[in-house]
This record gives sequence, C-alpha cells and structure tokens, in this order.
Amino acid sequence: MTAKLIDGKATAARLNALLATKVAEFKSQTGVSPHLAAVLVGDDPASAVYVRNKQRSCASAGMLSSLHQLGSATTQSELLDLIAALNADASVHGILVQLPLPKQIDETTVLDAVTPLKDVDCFHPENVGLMVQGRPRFLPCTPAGCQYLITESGFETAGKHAVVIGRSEIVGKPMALMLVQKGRGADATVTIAHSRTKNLAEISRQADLLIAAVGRPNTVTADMVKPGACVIDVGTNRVDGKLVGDVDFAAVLEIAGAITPVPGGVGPMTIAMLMENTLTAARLQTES
Ligand SMILES: Nc1nc(=O)c2c([nH]1)NC[C@@H]1CN(c3ccc(C(=O)N[C@@H](CCC(=O)O)C(=O)O)cc3)C=[N+]21
Repeated sequence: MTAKLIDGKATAARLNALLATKVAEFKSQTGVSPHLAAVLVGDDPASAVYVRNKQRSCASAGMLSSLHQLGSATTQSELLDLIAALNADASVHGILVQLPLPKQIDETTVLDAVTPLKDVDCFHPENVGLMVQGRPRFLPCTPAGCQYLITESGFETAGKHAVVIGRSEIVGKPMALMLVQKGRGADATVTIAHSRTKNLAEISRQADLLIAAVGRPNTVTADMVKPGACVIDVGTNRVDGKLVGDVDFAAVLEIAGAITPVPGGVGPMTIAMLMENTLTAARLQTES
C-alpha cells in the first residue's frame, strides 16, 4: 500500500486565497492595511529566500510588508533598537525576526523584545502561555500548519497516540502542547521524544500520528512507523542543494497511511499561518 500524500502546497494556496478575501473585507471596514515587518540579520542565503517568500505571500494576500535588513556584524543593542522602533510604529502590525540570528546576538532576549500583540510567530512567553492554557492569541505558525493538514486529511486525533520527535521551542514543544489541548484537531495522547530518548523506534512505532521535527535527514526510517500511521515531516534540510525532510520519504511512503512531502508539505503551510496571524495582529491593534 502506498500512503496518501498530504498536499500542503495546494492547501496553503486555498488558505491564502481565502485570506485575501478576509484582508480585503478588513481593509474596506477599517481603512487599515495589515503590515508585516520582516527583520533579516546577516547574510544567510536560505533566510533571505524565506523572507522573500513571506513578502511575496503578503503581497498576494493584499497585505503590506517591509524588509529591515541588518548586516552580519550587527550588535544586539542595534537590533533591539530596531525592534523598539517597530514596536512603536502604529502602521506595523506584525514583526517577524527571521531565525537563526548571528551568534553575537541572544535569540531569547531579542524575541522577548517583540511586543506581544505584534508577535506573529507566537514566540513571546505571554503568547506561548496563552496558547498552553488553551486561550490562544496567536498559534505558532509551523505547529498550526501541521494541525491544519492533519485535520484536513481526515485524520481524527481524539484519543490517538501522537508521538512528536523533537522538543524545540519553535516546533516540537508547542506542537505537542497543541495536540494535547481539548478540542478539534487535538485531544490526543502525546509523547515527546528527543535526543535523549531511549528506544526511539519502539516508541515511534506506537504512534498513530508521527511528527518529525528534528532537523536531521532520515531520522524516521520505515521500521519506526506503524503501518497506516499519519506522518508529518517538519524537516527542511538541504542536502546537496536539494530540500529533504526528516523522514526517509521513499521507504515510509510504503508503510504510512498518509504523509506530507518535503517540499510541498508543512513549509507552505507555515507561511500561510504567518499570513493569518498578521491579519489577526492587525485586528487586535485596530479599533472596531
Ligand atoms: N522567525 C522565524 N519564523 C519562522 O517561521 C522561521 C524562521 N524564523 N526561520 C527559518 C524557519 C524555516 N521556515 C520555513 C518556512 C517555509 C518553508 C517553505 O515554504 N518551504 C517550501 C520550499 C522552499 C524552498 O524550496 O526552499 C516547501 O517546503 O515546499 C520552509 C521553511 C520558517 N522558519
């Protein structure tokens, strides 16, 4: 049996089209154009491509975007000054600080400096706390994109065993906490596995829903997957100039019930959710 492919690219395109109509309605009701400010520090070419894609998505949704580019020798205090200016600029609704940052800059300090109402990545502890308590202001983009694809593929999460491999603050940890919430697309029994987990294969083979968010190619091999499981591949690893996920796709395709490809799976959904959050941020900051 070959797994069903979960098409993130097509789903994201549909969400983006829907968003464009919501943005047009918001603009006509309020006269305000949602505006995402992207902050890019240093000269990582992959980051530059991602930021360009995010700006393109803004344009196609009818939202404004601005790019704030700083050199690789930028100091933390220069970056904090820029963030303070964007926090204070009423025409900016969302602030995205592209990661990773150069090593002289402390990521946590910088992300904590983004004012919570403009925190469209949902990285600020206030927003993470609200999400964990089941009263989200924003949802973190990549986990929200995964959850949307899982639900839309017809996979019923309630009561199922979800295994999340990876405990990053950006994907693994919030993904697990979203899947354990009460409600639609959640109510799962969740295990978080990570680099110190013993018997990873034994645990992952128990997963009805397996989410790979490690950042290392071929972390999930066919022997680690329960036949018929839903497999979500969050990895974006560049190998010989080619983008691959964390899952041995060709082999797992023959075992899983459904699987997201890389590219064309979670990645485009991450951007679609960032666009949703930008509209949400504009609503939160606009009198109605
Ligand atoms: N503040 C911040 N927020 C992020 O959300 C963030 C970040 N920093 N730093 C880097 C990671 C990575 N990330 C991706 C987004 C989209 C694709 C994506 O659209 N990928 C396409 C392919 C793109 C290509 O070919 O390179 C796909 O999978 O089909 C990938 C990766 C967001 N991140």
